[in-house]
Amino acid sequence: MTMAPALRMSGVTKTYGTGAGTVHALRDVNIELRRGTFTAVMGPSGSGKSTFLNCAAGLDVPTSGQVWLGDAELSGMSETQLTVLRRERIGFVFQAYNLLSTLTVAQNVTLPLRLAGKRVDRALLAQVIRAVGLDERVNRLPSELSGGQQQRVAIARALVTKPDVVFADEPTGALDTRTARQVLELLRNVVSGMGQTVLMVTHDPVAASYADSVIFLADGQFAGEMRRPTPELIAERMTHLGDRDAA
Ligand SMILES: Nc1ncnc2c1ncn2[C@@H]1O[C@H](COP(=O)(O)OP(=O)(O)OP(=O)(O)O)[C@@H](O)[C@H]1O
Repeated sequence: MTMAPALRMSGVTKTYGTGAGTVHALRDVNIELRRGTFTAVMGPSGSGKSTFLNCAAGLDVPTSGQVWLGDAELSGMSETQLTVLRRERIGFVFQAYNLLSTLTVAQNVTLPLRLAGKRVDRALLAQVIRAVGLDERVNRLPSELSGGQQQRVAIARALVTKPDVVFADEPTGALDTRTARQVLELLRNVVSGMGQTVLMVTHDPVAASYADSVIFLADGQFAGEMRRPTPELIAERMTHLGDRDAA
């Protein structure tokens, strides 16, 4: 395995529109995610979190700057190359679980491998299913599962290709507090126990406190990092980011 960081962004800028209507969604963002770390991204509404995630995951192309996923540089890749990269080297977990309703748990989880034309490693599948606690539900359909269980299927699906990074966008947004906590503990274990790298965008200071560190964005710019975050410290920091935005 390469020793390159899981993700690196250098001087990433994203601008929408031109002239008076120009929006600077990201301004000169530089970050590095070490492998096996859990990072949360927070910031006020419109601060650039989605744009950051989309540029990092090859879903959107920066106006300038560079993005590396492991040792692969994204700029200059064709749309086809980016599609393959996203399928094989990135895992996605969204607020909406995006499971296929006619496929069983096991079939949903292995879909990325089958789309990539890869053999399903039964031992890895069993490990991933066990990690998310769905051993007894592998043959169920999504409609037979609770919201929390469906999100666990989505997390298993994101892990099955052993991606460089799992990107999670408000993964607990649709869940009640208790179920949300279980999903966050699962993401925490995936990092601590399996060495996976996770980047999670969230509005929730409690969710962000499960991460090793929190990156703050304000007005498209990097606005600091907090290691060993607590919900209280994060909430206080967010209040000040709000102050700054209003100023
Ligand atoms: N396709 C687009 N065209 C024009 N402006 C855009 C586009 N996408 C995003 N923006 C603008 O870029 C800025 C950053 O948006 P972004 O969605 O990344 O913020 P965010 O932090 O994810 O917000 P939220 O928390 O509300 O989801 C905003 O001012 C937004 O209006």
